[in-house]
Amino acid sequence: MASHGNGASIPSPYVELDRRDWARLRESHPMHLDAADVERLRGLGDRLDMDEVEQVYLPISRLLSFYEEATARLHQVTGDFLGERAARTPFIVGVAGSVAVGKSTTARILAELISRWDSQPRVDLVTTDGFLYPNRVLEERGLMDRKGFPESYDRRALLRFVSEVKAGRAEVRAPVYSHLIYDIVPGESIVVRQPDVLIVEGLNVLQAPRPHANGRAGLAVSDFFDFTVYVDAHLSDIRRWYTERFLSLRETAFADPTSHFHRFSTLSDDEAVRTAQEIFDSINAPNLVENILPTRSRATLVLLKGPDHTVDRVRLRRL
Ligand SMILES: Nc1ncnc2c1ncn2[C@@H]1O[C@H](COP(=O)(O)OP(=O)(O)O)[C@@H](O)[C@H]1O
Ligand SMILES: CC(C)(COP(=O)(O)O)[C@@H](O)C(=O)NCCC(=O)O
Repeated sequence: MASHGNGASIPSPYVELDRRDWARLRESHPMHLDAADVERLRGLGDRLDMDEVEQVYLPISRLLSFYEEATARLHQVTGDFLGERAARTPFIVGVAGSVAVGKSTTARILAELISRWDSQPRVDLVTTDGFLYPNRVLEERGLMDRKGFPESYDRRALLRFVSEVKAGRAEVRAPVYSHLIYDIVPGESIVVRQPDVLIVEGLNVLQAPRPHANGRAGLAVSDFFDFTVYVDAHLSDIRRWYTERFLSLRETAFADPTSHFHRFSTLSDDEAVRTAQEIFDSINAPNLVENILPTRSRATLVLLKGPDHTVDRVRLRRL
């Protein structure tokens, strides 16, 4: 219950379960992944293991399958009401959270589990970094230190992309971002062809629509989502994970001479930690606090991670 100044309290729309109670909700939902799959899907620095897939992600997969069926029925009802033959529309899942919280692993594991449902849906996964403006535009607008902030994205293009996929357009393209060159890859795109399920992963996917100049609210990508997941953790833990990942990247991705961050590959441990903390504190933490965290209360499901990067509590919206 949330308490108000006048003493009255409003009921929370969420129920919160610890991992043990959540794990029971898997019931008989089958496990189709093996240790090699989990290893392949795990992002750098993440701790995902078979136990976590079974205890945390299989119940989510089961719940998502119920949502998918119910959403398809609801869509059919609207079609019947309109006297139309309802065209198929994909079930869209949004995955939000801070930089370095492990959204990509969550999105990848969900995509893999969904694709193994009995109905064998075709699942596509897109990350919103492809909709960042190219560095040339960010430079012109003085936004190079704001990568990941809402204004660093071409939000219209992202909205058009998601709405066209939802509308069942035969082929929809998304641009591609590369961490290696730290920019949009010129001429490259990914093509989405009428998937049954689309997962959209990114920092700001739960953002509410912005009001137009005339005061009328517009649309946001979140208006097209059927289910949303927010991956949550304490800021101090995320900061540590970001720093640890930066240290690992120094020996891998940054070692590549074509990497935008190549200059960081020769930093000492102390210098690398300081650099990572500076980037985190000046860009990623303010973005988390000002823009991302305020969208958490819009999620259908919140995964709460402990200091060791594993999910230890789950909050599900039931109202
Ligand atoms: N500078 C970088 N070079 C190469 N890969 C990176 C870099 N920064 C992040 N990544 C990778 O990009 C992916 C997305 O990272 P991020 O946006 O921080 O989201 P999250 O950690 O929540 O999945 C991760 O798999 C991460 O390992
Ligand atoms: C590319 C990102 C903005 C994340 O994009 P997303 O796919 O979540 O839209 C982020 O990973 C990033 O690189 N931020 C810039 C600051 C930094 O280098 O950490």
